[in-house]
Amino acid sequence: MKIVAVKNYDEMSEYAAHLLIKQITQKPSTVLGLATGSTPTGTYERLIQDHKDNQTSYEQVRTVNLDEYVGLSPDDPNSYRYFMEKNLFKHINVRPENTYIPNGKAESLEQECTDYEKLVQELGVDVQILGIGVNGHIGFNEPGTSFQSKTHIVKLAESTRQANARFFDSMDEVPTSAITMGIESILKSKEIVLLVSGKNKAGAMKQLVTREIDESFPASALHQHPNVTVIADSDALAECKDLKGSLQMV
Ligand SMILES: N[C@@H]1[C@@H](O)[C@H](O)[C@@H](COP(=O)(O)O)O[C@@H]1O
Repeated sequence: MKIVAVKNYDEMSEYAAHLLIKQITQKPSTVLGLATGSTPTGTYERLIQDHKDNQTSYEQVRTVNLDEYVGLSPDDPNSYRYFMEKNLFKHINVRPENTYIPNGKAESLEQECTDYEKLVQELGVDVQILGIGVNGHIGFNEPGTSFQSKTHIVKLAESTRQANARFFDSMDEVPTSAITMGIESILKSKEIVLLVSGKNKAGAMKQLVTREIDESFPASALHQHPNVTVIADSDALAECKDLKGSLQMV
């Protein structure tokens, strides 16, 4: 695991966008694994700006998202499909039929999970962008999720519902479950880029670098992957100061 220490959110976004643009330029048919949440939006803004300024093309790019809330339709402003359209897809020339996100309104959610897993494995993700939850979740894989998990339905931890409540009018509206790619599905991607920013992630960041690999801290599974870059800002690294010598910084 390589840790890139950057100053702040803007630098993190700049660094991540640069990695992605380089990847797409080298391989125009890249399969991008995408994430939602506040963390990657700055990266998406930079991809949009670069698309405008330099015409980086997404014509052949395919995207797969990590997760979606159960029960929200694609046009619900709180769905992750809506989020991706608004924050990225509609601003670049990616083909709508090449953007994949689990369907949280599927008639059979079990079938949706099976189909989505098959799709993700067939496509083969080149680079997966990840954020991290304060409890160490990746995607919506909450603490305790098996490292062998594939795409599945998950009951959201109360802490996760509370953390995400800021996007909803009231806590009652925050869905109680979601479909998420599993830990094993995520680890199959060729390269993983984890973005960590802000003081509220300092605890999670410290656990990531100090804890044993353990299912009670889902992000620790990333230590088992050969090509992970963590881009963390100084607020997120605040509790790692004493560890700096032992971290592999860039
Ligand atoms: N399912 C998403 C995760 O993919 C995301 O990484 C996490 C952190 O979100 P944020 O970036 O807003 O802190 O929140 C949600 O639960």
